[in-house]
Amino acid sequence: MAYPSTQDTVLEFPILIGDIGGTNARFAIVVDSYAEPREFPVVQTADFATIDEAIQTSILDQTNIIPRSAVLAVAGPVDGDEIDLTNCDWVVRPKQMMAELGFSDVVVLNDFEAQALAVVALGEEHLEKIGGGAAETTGSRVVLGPGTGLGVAGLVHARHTWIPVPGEGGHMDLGPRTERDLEIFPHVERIGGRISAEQLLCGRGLVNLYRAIAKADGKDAKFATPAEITGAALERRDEIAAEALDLFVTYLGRLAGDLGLVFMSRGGFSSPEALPRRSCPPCRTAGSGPPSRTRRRTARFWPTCRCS
Ligand SMILES: Nc1ncnc2c1ncn2[C@@H]1O[C@H](COP(=O)(O)OP(=O)(O)OP(=O)(O)O)[C@@H](O)[C@H]1O
Repeated sequence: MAYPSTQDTVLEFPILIGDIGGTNARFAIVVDSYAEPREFPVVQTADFATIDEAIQTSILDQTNIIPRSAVLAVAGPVDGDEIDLTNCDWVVRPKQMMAELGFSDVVVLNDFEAQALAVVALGEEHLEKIGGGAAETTGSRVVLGPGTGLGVAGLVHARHTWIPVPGEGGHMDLGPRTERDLEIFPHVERIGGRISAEQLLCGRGLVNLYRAIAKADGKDAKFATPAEITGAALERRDEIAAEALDLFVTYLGRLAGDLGLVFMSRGGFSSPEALPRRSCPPCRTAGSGPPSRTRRRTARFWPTCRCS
């Protein structure tokens, strides 16, 4: 890929950073490597025909800071010069962005590849130990997160650096385990004859699950949105919603456990000394990065870089 313009060039500040999901796009501008990012209000992807229009209207027209570069974490496989988002109509065209929005560089990476890199930078205050044993400092890790879809990525340590492993783990099959699951699963909507994890573990998935429980019990499903279901469940106003939310977190835990086995994820809770607390700002350190194709997209963000 032709971006950034040359592999070992430092990204120029200010940098526009973006997390582009199927429903929401979140942007911020980082003016230098020490400043807190300046965040902008969340953009609904449905409100703009293109990502370029959203950036122009919601960011560039709202500030006198002129970003010179952009780093965009997008919900979809990153390949080629036209990057389609999985759950919305936007297409990211980095070269066009550079030509029309004035960026000298645009770096695009998968959103969960970015999440995977970010977990190395989490401070102890953000970690909760839920199992026994001690963490292995360079043990593998897995991140997963339900949103519009279900994102999954791994993080492995090799050759003295962290290597993110993006994938489509949200589409793994998820099957019934308990007697209750066996009652509910026949009523879960399938796609192509399958119930993938994403059919249950995302906003739309919570609604699917809620409807399947209602059908299994021969009751009416009165809620239509994920927010209504979680609201009713948390306030224990509705039994079906409460069970849907309970099963949602159970299935999420099951999937996390299975993915932990796939990656042998023993990285877990780490001591603050064991790993850097902050991910690296853009820097020149690329020497210990991962194989070239991945590095081209993410080299500037290796948490193990020694630039600071
Ligand atoms: N209160 C809520 N309870 C449950 N789900 C909710 C709630 N509010 C919003 N959602 C759902 O969360 C999803 C959006 O989440 P998020 O903002 O993380 O997504 P995104 O970043 O656009 O998605 P992705 O990165 O998966 O493409 C939508 O499916 C929405 O319906």
